Parts: sequence; structure tokens; C-alpha cells
Amino acid sequence: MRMVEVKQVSKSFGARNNLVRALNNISFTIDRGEFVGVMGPSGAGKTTLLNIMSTIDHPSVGRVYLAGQEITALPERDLATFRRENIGFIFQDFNLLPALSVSENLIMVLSMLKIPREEVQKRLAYYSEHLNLKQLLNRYPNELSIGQKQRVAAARALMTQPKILFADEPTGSLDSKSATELLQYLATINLENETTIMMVTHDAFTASYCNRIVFIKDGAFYSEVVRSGSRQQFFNQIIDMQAAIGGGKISDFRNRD
Ligand SMILES: Nc1ncnc2c1ncn2[C@@H]1O[C@H](COP(=O)(O)OP(=O)(O)OP(=O)(O)O)[C@@H](O)[C@H]1O
Repeated sequence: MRMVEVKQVSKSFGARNNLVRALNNISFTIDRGEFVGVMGPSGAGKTTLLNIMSTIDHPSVGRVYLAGQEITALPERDLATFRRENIGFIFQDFNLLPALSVSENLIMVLSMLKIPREEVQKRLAYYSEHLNLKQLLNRYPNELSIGQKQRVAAARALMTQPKILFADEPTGSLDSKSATELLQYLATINLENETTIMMVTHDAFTASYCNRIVFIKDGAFYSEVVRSGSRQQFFNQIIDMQAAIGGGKISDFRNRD
């Protein structure tokens, strides 16, 4: 089943004499249950694409369908509901509410969705177990390490059981151990729950947890790499493509695993 369709999307910023073309007629699809990475040189349009696909921003031209719904045709009021019910976000800055404990931060996202109490508790138990948060549920965000905050942000994004999870550089501020743990959790949840994930990253090691990488350059589709063998082989393919596209940051597989 098709989860996402991006159809001939272009996005420009700025006025006519100072126009930046961030996306240039880009099209691609993501099937349900895929774990897709988006890579490309700095300024290629990755975050702009993610923002448009996750309903945060609008394209200048083109259409985006999520779970069969054309999101680019929805008015803002319906978009907010659609977003709440279908989409999860993990960003680099975690946006946790400082006055609420970890468990309150996790439960809060369900308050608008009229989910029965028992189900809320079930999800809290499931995601705090999966993201290793059980010992932290009564702490407050300022009592957590960066890695722990990021795990809370990931659990919070998953609590609504979104059809699709968007992540922008989710491991950007993590040390390699926390990054590896988070990626393993995401890969597990992708497999167990068939949650579709799209993740923007510069890092080939992070990207090696995906099943497919879409490379973009100058706002347009450049190429893609699909994982067929081991993660190490996939990592090598990603590095090769980064070298071909230019501007990538080379990372080392051996010291990170
Ligand atoms: N709000 C904005 N106003 C003007 N230009 C913008 C805006 N947002 C992005 N751009 C421009 O659009 C282009 C694509 O930016 P985008 O952030 O999507 O790239 P990226 O691939 O995510 O880059 P990076 O890897 O450096 O984060 C860049 O040239 C950027 O300067």
C-alpha cells in the first residue's frame, strides 16, 4: 500500500528578484512500512521536503498525498486534525514541556484524541519499555541527558501510533551510543508496528538503518539506493553515492557499531 506520494513538487522562497528554488519538480513515493532516508548535500532541499511532506509547510506547486489523503488540498483547520491523527515528528530540538514529567509529556499528546485510559496506559508501558524510559517516567526534562530527552521525544512521537513518522536529523545531537540505541529502537518499531518512517540525515551510519535512501540534489531527485544485503554493505553503497553526489560528510562504520 502506498503511504506517501509526492507529485511534481516545487518550492521557492523569497521575492522575484531574490528567489531561492529549494525544490524543483520532485516526485517520489513511499510504501507502507518503509524506512526511508533522505540525503543530499547541504542546501539540497531535504528539510524543505520533509516540512512539506509533514504538513508544516506548503509547496509552491505540486501535490502531496499521505495515507490516501491529498494534504496539499486540506484547509488549515482540517490539517491540524489530520496531523494529530496520522503524523509523528522527531526533531533535533526536542520540544518537551519543561513543567511536565516524562510520563505527562507522553500522555499529553493523546489528550486531544479521546483515547480510552486503559489504552493510554498500555501505550505508555509499551513505548517506555521499547525506548528504555521506565526508570525515567517521573523525572522532568531538565533532569534528563540529551540522549534521554531524545528517547522521550521519540516515544512521544510514537504514542499516537502515527501512520508515518518524520525525523529530521534525529541523532544529530546524540553521542554514538545513544544514536545507535535510538536507531535500533526506530528499526524495531518500523518492523514490529509497520510504522512508515522518513528520516533526513547527513550521516551514512544513521542512514544505514533505513531500507532505502533517496538522494536529492539542487531540489531534485538525484538517485536512490535500496538495501539488499547487510547493513555494512548498505553503508558502503551510501558512502559511494555520497561521494558521487558531492558535499557529503564521510563517517566511519567500524567505530560506531
Ligand atoms: N525560509 C526560507 N527562506 C529562504 N530560503 C530558504 C528558507 N528555507 C530554506 N531556504 C533555502 O532553500 C534551500 C534548501 O534548504 P533546506 O533547508 O531544505 O536544505 P537542506 O538540504 O535541508 O540543507 P542542510 O543539509 O544544510 O540542512 C537552501 O538554499 C536554503 O537556503
